[in-house]
Amino acid sequence: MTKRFKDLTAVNDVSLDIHRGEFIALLGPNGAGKTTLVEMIEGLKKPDSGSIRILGRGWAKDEAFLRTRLAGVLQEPLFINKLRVDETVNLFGSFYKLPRRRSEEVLELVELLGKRKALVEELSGGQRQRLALAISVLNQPEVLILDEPTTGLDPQVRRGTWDILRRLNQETKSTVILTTHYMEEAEYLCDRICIMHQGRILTQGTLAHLLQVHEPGEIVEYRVRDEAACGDLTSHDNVIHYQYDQASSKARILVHNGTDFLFRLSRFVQDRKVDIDQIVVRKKTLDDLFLSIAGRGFHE
Ligand SMILES: Nc1ncnc2c1ncn2[C@@H]1O[C@H](COP(=O)(O)OP(=O)(O)OP(=O)(O)O)[C@@H](O)[C@H]1O
Repeated sequence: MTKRFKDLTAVNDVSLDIHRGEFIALLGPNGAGKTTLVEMIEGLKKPDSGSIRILGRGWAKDEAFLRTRLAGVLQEPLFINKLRVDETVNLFGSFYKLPRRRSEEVLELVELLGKRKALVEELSGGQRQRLALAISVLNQPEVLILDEPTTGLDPQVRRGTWDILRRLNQETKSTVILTTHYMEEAEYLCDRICIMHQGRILTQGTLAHLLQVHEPGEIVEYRVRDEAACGDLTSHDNVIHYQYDQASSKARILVHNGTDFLFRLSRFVQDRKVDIDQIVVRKKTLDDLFLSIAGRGFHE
């Protein structure tokens, strides 16, 4: 699918298959095109070219069918502030003619049963998000779309929401499509990760697959004031990629084998009396992956 806004191509020739029951992340920095893509999947925006099939149906002919099977949670859910939590869920439940029991079930699922008599305006940001989640799963949708469900939540509340989302996916067996800029969120929750950038899917797969396929190796980082003093240290078979940031005086080196590099580094430091500190050897993260394929850091 492709979607343009005047001369800006928000989603650029994206093709994606999502399997039943899969928990998939669309991960990308601000403006990558994630929301535009999920809004086309949700039938809220029409692609300029391309088409979408969900459960074998399309929006043009089968909107009524799809509306009952697909649910979405918006980035900033809107509620009637003067209604109580249980009244809000019951109201939405009445649209689907669901029994009150179902409202209790979903409130329990999102751990809001204790707040059922609170006014919606009394809820915290995280609790509002969980209320939106409860409403979205009321009718047991086969496809659930979550657009940045934890943006703006503090890390502890975010983790709590992750556990609820995980349980929800396991219990309901629904397909979940989640957009996020949090790498840890995609790592923690999702079976598959699609990394989006400038309207395109740069790469996709399980985390392990992505990290293995795109330049396997480890990262060595250290601080060195005089980069020139490091000379030939980085021109070795073991080194895949070398980067130096003047502002922080930090070298970041992608190597095949971190331990081997450390041996060379320590010998080098002793022989040449180069002043190096803050040495770290670590496994690659999604951010390193994004850096190597998009040519910049995720949060730059
Ligand atoms: N209605 C619109 N009119 C014009 N431009 C738009 C519109 N909606 C989105 N865009 C532009 O399309 C691009 C993709 O936006 P989109 O919201 O899909 O990205 P995103 O990955 O969801 O970003 P974020 O993480 O910030 O929500 C951006 O450059 C955005 O400014």
